[in-house]
Amino acid sequence: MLRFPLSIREKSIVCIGFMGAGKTTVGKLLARRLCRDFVDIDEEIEKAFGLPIPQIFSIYGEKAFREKERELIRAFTQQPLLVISLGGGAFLQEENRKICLSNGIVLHFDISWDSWKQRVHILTENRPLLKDKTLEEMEQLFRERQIIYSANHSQFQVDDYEAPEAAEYLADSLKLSWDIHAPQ
Ligand SMILES: Nc1ncnc2c1ncn2[C@@H]1O[C@H](COP(=O)(O)OP(=O)(O)OP(=O)(O)O)[C@@H](O)[C@H]1O
Ligand SMILES: O=C(O)C1=C[C@@H](O)[C@@H](O)[C@H](O)C1
Ligand SMILES: [Mg+2]
Repeated sequence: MLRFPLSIREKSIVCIGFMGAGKTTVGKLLARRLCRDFVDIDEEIEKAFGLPIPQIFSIYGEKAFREKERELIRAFTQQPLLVISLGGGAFLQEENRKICLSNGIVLHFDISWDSWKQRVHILTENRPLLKDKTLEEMEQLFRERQIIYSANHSQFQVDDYEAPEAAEYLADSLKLSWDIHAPQ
């Protein structure tokens, strides 16, 4: 439990968005730029089960995966000064949306369908919800999911940035916004 309200400078940054938008890759670089610890919820779920995500889905099922995801998000978002990257489906659960929006600064990594399509070949192997789907089915999932990511404090269009530039841009924008809203 948080014992007192955190200042905007202390709140953990929570990265959300569709699978493959770059939350893990850019989140890690952003944490380094802000001198913060980085937590990837998918990685924490894998550690908790001792298995990679596709096996967690096939052995225990998506429901068990989502329960662990919720439990870990609840635990990590109690902590200040982290950069936390969520999995692409975490915001399907209302509890996750509420807790992240009230405890953290939620950044939506917004990617266009055209840019996302270029990445599909590197994504299908480790993401059970993409496996065996046609491109049309993936596009349907992509479009259906957009509504859940609209629960954010700020969104960032990732299409035109390589990962290091994206992290630099986000770190600069956050620092500017802290200077405006919470001058030291
Ligand atoms: N800005 C970028 N430009 C080009 N490629 C990128 C960029 N960001 C990430 N990638 C590549 O896209 C792939 C997916 O990135 P990443 O794993 O960070 O996505 P994610 O949003 O964390 O996905 P998930 O929701 O499944 O966890 C990786 O191979 C990564 O190298
Ligand atoms: O979008 C999703 O539902 C998922 C995204 C990944 O990050 C993993 O959390 C898992 O593969 C499910
Ligand atoms: Mg990730």
